[in-house]
Amino acid sequence: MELFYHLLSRLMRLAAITCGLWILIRRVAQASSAFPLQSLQNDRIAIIAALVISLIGARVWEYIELAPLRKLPSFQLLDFRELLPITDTPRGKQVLEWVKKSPGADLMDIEVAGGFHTLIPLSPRAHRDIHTTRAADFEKPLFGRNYLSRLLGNGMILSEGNVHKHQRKVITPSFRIQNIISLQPLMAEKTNLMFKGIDHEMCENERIEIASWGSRVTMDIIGPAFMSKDFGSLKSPDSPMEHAYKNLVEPSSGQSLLFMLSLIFPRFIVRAIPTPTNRMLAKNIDYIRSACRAILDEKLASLKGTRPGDADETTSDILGSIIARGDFSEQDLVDQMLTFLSAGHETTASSIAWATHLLTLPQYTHFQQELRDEIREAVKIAPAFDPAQGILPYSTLEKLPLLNGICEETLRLFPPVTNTGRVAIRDTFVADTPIRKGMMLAIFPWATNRNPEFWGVTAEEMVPQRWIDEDANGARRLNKHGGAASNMCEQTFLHGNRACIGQDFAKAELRYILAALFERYHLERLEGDRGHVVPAGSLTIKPRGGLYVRGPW
Ligand code: HEM
Repeated sequence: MELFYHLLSRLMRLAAITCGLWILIRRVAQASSAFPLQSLQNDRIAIIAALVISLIGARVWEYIELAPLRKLPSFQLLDFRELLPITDTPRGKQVLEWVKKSPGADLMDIEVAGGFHTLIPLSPRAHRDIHTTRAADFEKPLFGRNYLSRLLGNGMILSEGNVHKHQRKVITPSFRIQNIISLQPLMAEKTNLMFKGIDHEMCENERIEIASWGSRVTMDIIGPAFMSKDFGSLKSPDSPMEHAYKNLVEPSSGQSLLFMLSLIFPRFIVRAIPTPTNRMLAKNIDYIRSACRAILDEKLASLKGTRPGDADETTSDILGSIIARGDFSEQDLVDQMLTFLSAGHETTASSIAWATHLLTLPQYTHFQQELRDEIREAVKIAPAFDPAQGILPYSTLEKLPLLNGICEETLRLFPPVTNTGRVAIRDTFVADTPIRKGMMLAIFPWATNRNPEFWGVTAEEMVPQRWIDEDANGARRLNKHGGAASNMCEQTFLHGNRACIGQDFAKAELRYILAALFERYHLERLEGDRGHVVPAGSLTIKPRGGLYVRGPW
């Protein structure tokens, strides 16, 4: 919609000024008999003259308005799809090339079709302004929210202002580390169930498709964790919920087209267009919504009598805590359920696939054995713990250097959310550059996370060691910066009050599943697979066509 309003307002401004000038020119021409003013008494010539003057005026105005941006490195974006969230190439790949040509810059100016300018933050200073210092001056663009609300629900990811503040306050306690630790037995149970399925598939087909296993295991973890509902995805790849999400996240030209139309038309028009994609989206979203509604009804019935404040004592899942702690309407709760189901499973599933991709590339396979050794060594000396809690306790897993180094590198190199956007809601500044109200900003974790200025010559390589410090006695300890100068050099989860609320959950889940997976299996690419993958997806990226791997087990 922003693009539409931008073009419409330019057009209307041009028309209004042209009309005004035309009237003025006619008056002046009528009052004068001198050449060349006399010829302007002809209406057609007067209109052309008015149009030419207003076009020149508009150009001059734009020149003045965009003056602060002229000092920025500037590029023309010819392929508009680079800004869309539905991807068949990693969003940010082109931007990364431009980033490499703009060392030291805070911001980059991208001119898209029709003179529409979008700024891309590059430096930690610019990111800090957008995410923390001046975060209140930015919102998510309306067209993106309109489109995504269909897939993600009108939940926390898309809310703004005080509504968002309230939701964040109510939901944050559910993501405390203590609560995440208590989910480890669930992660262990579901990972073991996944192994049964993997063993079976391997026996039958001599290969497995790891991206879909990642999707199924994370779905069966977020379901019980968020709403005490086991969707049974691991038992059946055709479980209705798994099936519905599989359809939704499949990238297609139909989805890209609808997204582009939502730049221009209001959402009720876009949703009413009778395309096969619209019908597919409606059918699957209706299914997910009605399933969530039924779960909510059950939940509300079981919580009758719970007093606000009793949440953690009386409820066993995040939804119950939110109901007891907040004052959400039932409609809001269904939207939050949709948001957490989408955000809470496809993202981590994507990371499981990308970690496997990296660890099965010939140059990195040695990390598999080193990881296995690290885990087996830790099992020998781990403090006594209940094996039902999982392969190792949370407190041990979170400190294992190589395991965490691999997770961090996977999240850095393949951020599941490759791009997102913001729009300035008032005149403001980013890294001292004046930003006019309405200016669009595009954030590309893919490009920031691979910027050689921050990560050195090995920026695009997997180097788990950058997250590990070694002291004089050879003791290895994790660091939190990966050798970069600022935490803003990585944008996988963003930062500040709009950072991913589930990042500790996601990291714990990824850590657990990878530790268990690579302790148990040695995975290899199929014969003839040279490791070339195309990152693709709707909202998050996964290897297009899946990632097939095989034993030896
Ligand atoms: C590897 C896994 C994950 C990645 C890379 C990731 C990434 C992100 C990113 C980049 C955002 C900000 C989007 C924006 O503002 O444009 C975000 C927001 C969010 N994520 Fe995640 N996410 C992951 C896992 C999860 C999980 C497991 C959950 C829930 C269990 C979750 C729930 C959310 C929510 C609710 C928000 C909105 C936060 C807000 O606006 O206040 N995410 N995530």
